[in-house]
Amino acid sequence: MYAVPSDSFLLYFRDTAGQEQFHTISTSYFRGARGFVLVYDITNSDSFQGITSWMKDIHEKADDEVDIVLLGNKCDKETERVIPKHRGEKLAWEYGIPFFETSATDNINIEDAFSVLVKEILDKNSCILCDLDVVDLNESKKKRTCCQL
Ligand SMILES: Nc1nc2c(ncn2[C@@H]2O[C@H](COP(=O)(O)OP(=O)(O)OP(=O)(O)O)[C@@H](O)[C@H]2O)c(=O)[nH]1
Repeated sequence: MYAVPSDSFLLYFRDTAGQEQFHTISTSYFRGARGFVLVYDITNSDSFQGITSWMKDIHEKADDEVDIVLLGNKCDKETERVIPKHRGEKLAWEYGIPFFETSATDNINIEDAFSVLVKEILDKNSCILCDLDVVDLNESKKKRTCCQL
């Protein structure tokens, strides 16, 4: 059993894990998600082109008002870069979403990118925990309300 501390919350991240190659991503994958991390590879122009299609999918299939962040990953591979940083910035600007160049390998901007996304989600969903039943091990079961956040 895992008891969630009363001042914390759980985040679930799901990776498409290559399913997109087989067109097996269902609408249910999008529904209920509060945010999306769209990642392209700065050394792979196909992955950059794919972002437009992902954005379309999100707008068609996800709930309204989801938060999205765009990442240009593998920025450690500067010599193999084919997508200039300004193209990522421009695309993100057009969509009105935050943009970071990241390196998962070198741990560049990963924490900042996820922090920005989570903050936006929490700012938008200030009542995100309203209906959660929280078990306080020191007290009897009680229901939290917005003003207790
Ligand atoms: N140099 C470098 N390599 C990376 C970086 N991120 C991922 N890789 C490498 O890129 C390859 C693919 O990484 P994955 O995380 O499997 O990429 P993915 O797009 O999630 O793949 P699927 O889950 O199969 O869709 C692996 O060999 C990683 O080690 C990065 O920031 N820099």
